[in-house]
Amino acid sequence: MSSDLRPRPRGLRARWQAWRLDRIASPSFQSWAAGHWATRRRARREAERLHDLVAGFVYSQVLLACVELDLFSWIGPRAVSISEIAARADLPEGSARRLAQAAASLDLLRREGEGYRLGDLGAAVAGVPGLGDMIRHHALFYRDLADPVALLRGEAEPELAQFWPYVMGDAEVAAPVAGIYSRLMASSQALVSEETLRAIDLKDVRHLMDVGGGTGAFLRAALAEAPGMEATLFDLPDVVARAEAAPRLQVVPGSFRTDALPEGADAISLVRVLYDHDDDAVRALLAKVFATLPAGGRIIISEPMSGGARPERAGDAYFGFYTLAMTTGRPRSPAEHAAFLREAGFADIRTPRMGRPFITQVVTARRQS
Ligand SMILES: C[S@@+](CC[C@H](N)C(=O)[O-])C[C@H]1O[C@@H](n2cnc3c(N)ncnc32)[C@H](O)[C@@H]1O
Repeated sequence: MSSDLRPRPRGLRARWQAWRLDRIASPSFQSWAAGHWATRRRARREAERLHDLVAGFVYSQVLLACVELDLFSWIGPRAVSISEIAARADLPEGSARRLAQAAASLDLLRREGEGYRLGDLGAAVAGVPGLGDMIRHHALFYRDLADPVALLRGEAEPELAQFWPYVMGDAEVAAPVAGIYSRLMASSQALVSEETLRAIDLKDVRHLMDVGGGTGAFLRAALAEAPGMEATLFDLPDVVARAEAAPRLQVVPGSFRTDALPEGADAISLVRVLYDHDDDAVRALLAKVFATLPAGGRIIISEPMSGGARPERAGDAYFGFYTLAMTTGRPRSPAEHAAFLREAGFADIRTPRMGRPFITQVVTARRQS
């Protein structure tokens, strides 16, 4: 936007910001800052940050190629040659070198002499449960993001919405793809469960019900932590059909939209559920949870959240656009969750400090009477 079109800044703070932003946008200032000893380190850092933002989509596709070609499962600490990479990945040698160089620039591989070994980030990708599936399913999301403006205007028909069958609310669509998304949900849930269980204390919980609990990965982890506890898994019939049986775990198929929630739990968790739904559905679900819990019962919400007044990449950029492509839901900040909880009648609202907030954040509350 031309600076002539901008409203004139009023007040000292706004004028200072306007002056500062004009300097940053000025090619002659950029060139001066890049050369001056006092500013060049910062100027370089900022230029790299901008370049990474511009080129980030390419880096993600380099990662996807590595995952699709399964490089991180067989390239280990010993360097392998380009001809070996080319043969195992079924690529021409030139392409294998191009990919290996790109991956090495991103610390996915590490170049050693003429060969390549696993890099630190490549090792981490191989070690994070479910990350491979997550990266693979991004192929769809990537296509949906090709025209972000059309997506924002609601003029696109995003594929991601088809991937999550419950979004379409169509049992015919649900059955064939339910297996793929349940696997992705279950594997990615290991990290979410770990973070959630670190943030909450289940000592005083007798019976935990996980609503929209997928195939039960969170409950199995919770049961392992709380040996005396009972648990109920509640999710759509196609989804819970894939849940593995476990001691102290009962499985109840149903829809939280149309069915009553099973009775008997003194704590109810909603893990990565609310951000899939619009505000009316969230209000209705929280009201059902409130009505189902006994006095003193606890609700546990765990999902990626918006940064609110301090926007965050994971919550606001990634999940903001992810839910946009799903055509439903949005990430909410802990303060927004708290407001919905208060509206539903909950009190004693807590937001524990999280170790890795980009994986999940937690808000808990109690029904007091
Ligand atoms: C994003 S997944 C999260 C699954 C699991 N809690 C996790 O974190 O891996 C959302 C879950 O909500 C379930 N869900 C969506 N609509 C539902 C409904 N109307 N009734 C019950 N479950 C529903 C989906 O089937 C899905 O398992």
